[in-house]
Order: sequence, then C-alpha cells, then structure tokens
Amino acid sequence: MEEFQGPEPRGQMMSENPRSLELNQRKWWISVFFCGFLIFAGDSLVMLLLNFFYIQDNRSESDQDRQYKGTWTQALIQNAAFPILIPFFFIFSSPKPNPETVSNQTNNGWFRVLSLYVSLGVLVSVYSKLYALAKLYVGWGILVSTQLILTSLFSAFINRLKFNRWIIISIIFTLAADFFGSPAFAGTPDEDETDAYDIKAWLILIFPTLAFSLSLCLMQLGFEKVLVKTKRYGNKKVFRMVLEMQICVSFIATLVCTVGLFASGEFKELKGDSERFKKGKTYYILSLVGLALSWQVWAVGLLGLVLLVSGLFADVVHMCASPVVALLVVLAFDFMDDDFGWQRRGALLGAVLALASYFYSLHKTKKKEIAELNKRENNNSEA
Ligand SMILES: Nc1nc2[nH]cnc2c(=O)[nH]1
Repeated sequence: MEEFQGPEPRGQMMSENPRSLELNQRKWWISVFFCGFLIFAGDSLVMLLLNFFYIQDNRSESDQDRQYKGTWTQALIQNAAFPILIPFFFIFSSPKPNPETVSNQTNNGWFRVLSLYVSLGVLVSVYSKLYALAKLYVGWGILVSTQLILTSLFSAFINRLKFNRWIIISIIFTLAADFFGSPAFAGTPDEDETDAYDIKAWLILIFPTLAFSLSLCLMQLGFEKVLVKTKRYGNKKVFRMVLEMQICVSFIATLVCTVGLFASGEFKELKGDSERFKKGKTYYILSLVGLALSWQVWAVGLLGLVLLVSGLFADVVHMCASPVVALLVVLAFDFMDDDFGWQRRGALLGAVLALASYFYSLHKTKKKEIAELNKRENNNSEA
C-alpha cells in the first residue's frame, strides 16, 4: 500500500501500459477496502468505548449541568494519540522525490503546507470539541444526516466533484441509513430539554457538522493541490501523505484542545471523574487510552479514503457504519429499550445498498480508465 493511482493527470496515465494500470488498480481497491475497514473498526470501537465510559461515569446520578461537561477531555482524546502513527510514518516508504522539482520549491511551498496543517488542525479541534458536546443533545442524530448534504455541497464547489446517478443514489440511501440506524448513546443527559432548544444549542449542533464537512473537502484539496504539488513524494499520492497529514493536523488539534482543557478549568474535574468511575481508576485510564487509539484508527481510515477517492466517499463510508455500530451496541449493552428492530434492519440494508452503489460508480470509473488506455494503445500501434 504505497503508491496510488488516483484520478491522476493524463500525462501520468499515458506512460502506463494496461498491465501496470490493472495492477495499480488492484492495489488501489485493496487500499480502499482496507481504509473502509479501518473506518468501520474505528467507529465501532469508539462508540462501544464511549458507551462504556458514560455508563461507568455515573452521569445520570449527577446534576444536569455536570452531565454536559467533560467535552474538552473527549476532544483531546479524539486527537491526542497521534504519536503512535510516527513509527508507521517511517515504515512506509516514499517514492524518491525529483531533486530538481524539490529544489525549485520556494519557501512559499512550505508556507502553504504549514498553513494547510494549521488551519485544518484548528478546524479539527473545533469539530472534535463541538462533536463531543453535540452528541449530548438529542437532535444530533438528525443533524449528522445534514452533514452528508453539506459534504456533497462542499465537494461540488470546492473539489469540483462530478455527481453521477450512482453517487446520488448512494447519498440518498446513506441519509436514510443514518437517520434510522443511529446507535444508542449512554452519554445523553437524563432530562434533556429537547423542546427548549435555544440558539446556542442549535449552533452547537450545526457548527460541528459544518466544520467536519468542510475539513473533509479541504483535506482532499490539500492532498491534491498542496501536498502532491510539493513533489516531495515524486508527484504521486502515497499513503505516507495520510500519515503526515494526520500527525501534523492532530498535533495542532491536540495543542488547541489542551489549551481549552486548561483555560476552561475542566482539567480540575479529571480527578473527580476518575474517582467516580464505577470500575475504578485503572479502567478509567484504560478506557480513555482505548478511545484515543480507536480515534486514530478511524482517522487514518477516513483520511485514507479522502486521499484515495474523495471527502464525500469517506463521509458516506463513515455514515454507513452507523447501523453496524448500532447493532454492536445492542449486542454489547443491555440498554432498557434499545433493540435492533425493523427500522435499524432497514437502515442496515440501506447502508449496504449505499455502499454498493458508490462502489459500482467507482468500478465504472476504473473500467473506463482501462478502456481509454487500451484504445490509446490500439491507436498508437495502428499509427
Ligand atoms: N462533526 C463531526 N465530528 C465527528 N467526529 C467523528 N465523527 C464525526 C462526525 O460525524 N461529525
């Protein structure tokens, strides 16, 4: 899983023969399935551990105000385990950069990379913090569906993504799957004042969806227009870019969340939280460590799909994990009125159809690439 032949410039494809294109495509498909698996695994582990955490945290026995706390900690946990990726960064080889093109890079190129990572890091810290908070509000499940619509819009305007009928069908099935198949969440405060949503609550619900969708599309733009163009990786899309971006963006997001944790005074609550944890301090720490690692698994899968396909596809796969996660939560926890009823079964079917539809669209694109290359080869041999 080193080099990928994504939607590369024509010139590059021209230098390829059909056999090596087929081989590259096979590698590409394996990488896509692998990243999809990471997203599903990360999403499932995160939700299972979050439910465990909030059940053990005795939230329901605390006053309402406290039930909305601890979100800077959760945001920090979402980003802080990035150092485990550093060894992988060095393990993954990278194609030799072209010395001429790299030496031609001005400081401007580095400045662009730095600005990209800093702005993405801030965006990620914003959506991590607000995601942790928004999940405590009952209306969040509905807004996650809005997230996909926003990602589609941003993809169309920022990434100039061309929608075909299979992608549109996939989006519709994903919306339905997410709407009916969201997993139960033990962190929701007891007496949520759902009816009395004020403007602050709506902003808390809307901003993380905006920030998340925007960050996916900017990450795609960053790979295509900034990282590939630095030519440090020889004008190719390589998996190392995913690790580089994830490490740098998470580093900035971790800094922002750490400042938030201390500036808000939330760090003072950590001791009390660990003491209140039903299974004790060791399990408190272990569940946070498990959560932090699971978030990195999820993030690498997500960024991997952004690089290989698009921000929209990454969001579709992430959303399609919902019914599977809901099933795992039902199996793992004995929530009072939670079951895997016909709605969630329908959602699971919707997710399968959504993925099948998007995969069919990708399959068609890849087949077209091979057909075009064959045609060009035939024309060349006739000339
Ligand atoms: N806003 C937002 N943040 C997330 N963090 C992890 N998943 C999500 C998501 O779906 N939306």
